[in-house]
Amino acid sequence: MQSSNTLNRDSRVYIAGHRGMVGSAIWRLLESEGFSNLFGASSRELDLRNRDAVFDYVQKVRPDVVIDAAARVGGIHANSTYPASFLSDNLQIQVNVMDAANAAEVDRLLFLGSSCIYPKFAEQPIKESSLLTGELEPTNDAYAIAKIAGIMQVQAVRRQYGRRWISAMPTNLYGPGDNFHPENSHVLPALMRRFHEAKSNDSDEVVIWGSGTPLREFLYVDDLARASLFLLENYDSPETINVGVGKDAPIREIAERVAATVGYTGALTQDPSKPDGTPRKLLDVSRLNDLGWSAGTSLDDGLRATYAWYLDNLDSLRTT
Ligand SMILES: NC(=O)C1=CN([C@@H]2O[C@H](COP(=O)(O)OP(=O)(O)OC[C@H]3O[C@@H](n4cnc5c(N)ncnc54)[C@H](OP(=O)(O)O)[C@@H]3O)[C@@H](O)[C@H]2O)C=CC1
Ligand SMILES: C[C@H]1O[C@H](OP(=O)(O)OP(=O)(O)OC[C@H]2O[C@@H](n3cnc4c(=O)[nH]c(N)nc43)[C@H](O)[C@@H]2O)[C@@H](O)[C@@H](O)C1=O
Repeated sequence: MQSSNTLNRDSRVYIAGHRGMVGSAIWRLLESEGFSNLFGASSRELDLRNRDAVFDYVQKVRPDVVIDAAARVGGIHANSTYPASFLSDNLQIQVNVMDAANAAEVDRLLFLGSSCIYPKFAEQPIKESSLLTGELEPTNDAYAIAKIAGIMQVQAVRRQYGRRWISAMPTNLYGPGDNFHPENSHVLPALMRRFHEAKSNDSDEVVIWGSGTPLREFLYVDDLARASLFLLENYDSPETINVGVGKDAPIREIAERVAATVGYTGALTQDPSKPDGTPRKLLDVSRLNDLGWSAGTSLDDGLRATYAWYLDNLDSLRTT
């Protein structure tokens, strides 16, 4: 599994999605590690659904390494409300980025998928070999199918062209740069904002979606950035690899920890009319641990850092 490494501090690295939560964390890490040839374009400058524009950009940049952290991303509500957009945008973005990278003979590429690619009732903790062994969770099946196609494209390019491309499947992520939209975001930023607003408005009740019983695992985004660099330096296999912390907790308990981080002391009420999604998706991270990498940030430290970022960026939060 060790790769003969062509990644060095002078490598030309294109990070697709470099302004998003994950892409910006990877950019920060690579910059701090001394990488001096980083490339990125915002969606305004380069819509990755525009195939010709993507080919032109990649031909111009001539990257040695591509990290695909660009996608249409959202929580359970956004995924289940806009499935056509999640399927179509993500298929287009990843096919264009990977086809352009292949045409430019890029030898190293990291594609980021998601733990939702695994079957809804996969055996826990979920091993990489569970892929395509059962039905998907309906609230994010369209997104998951796009991500599964991405894994297959990585494997197909490896087989047909011999390129050392890899894919990694992160668990649920959070951290600085997250999307704090009230409806479209993931659970941690959504609740952090709701608790903050309740505290600011002296409100004594906050509503949590669903039953509170689903189990979720959370990885701090800077840990994902470190794992991404580690994999580019140490992993070269067609098999996808899970990236997580190996621990999960019920949403209700997670909500209580977010409330404590924010300093909200009022009531927490469940809204059972909202979907729970998959009951549990704990990743088996033994493949990554066996290579010598494990996550370093505790949930409480990560929540504190995320809340500090939220307070510093209240005036410029995303609106979609
Ligand atoms: N957040 C999570 O919990 C998880 C995320 N992942 C995966 O990690 C990756 C990054 O996610 P995350 O950082 O959270 O998402 P964000 O929404 O924070 O960032 C997504 C990025 O994709 C870019 N993008 C979206 N659409 C287009 C487009 N049409 N053209 C160009 N750029 C586009 C955005 O660009 P711009 O900002 O310029 O508009 C943005 O930088 C994704 O592949 C996601 O599936 C995997 C597991 C969990
Ligand atoms: C990363 C992953 O993210 C999505 O899947 P998910 O894990 O279900 O993500 P979520 O963060 O939105 O919800 C987690 C749990 O939390 C509960 N919950 C409570 N209160 C709020 C709340 O206020 N907002 C949200 N979003 N959820 C809430 C919610 O009901 C659910 O039980 C995928 O669509 C897919 O995109 C994907 O890959």
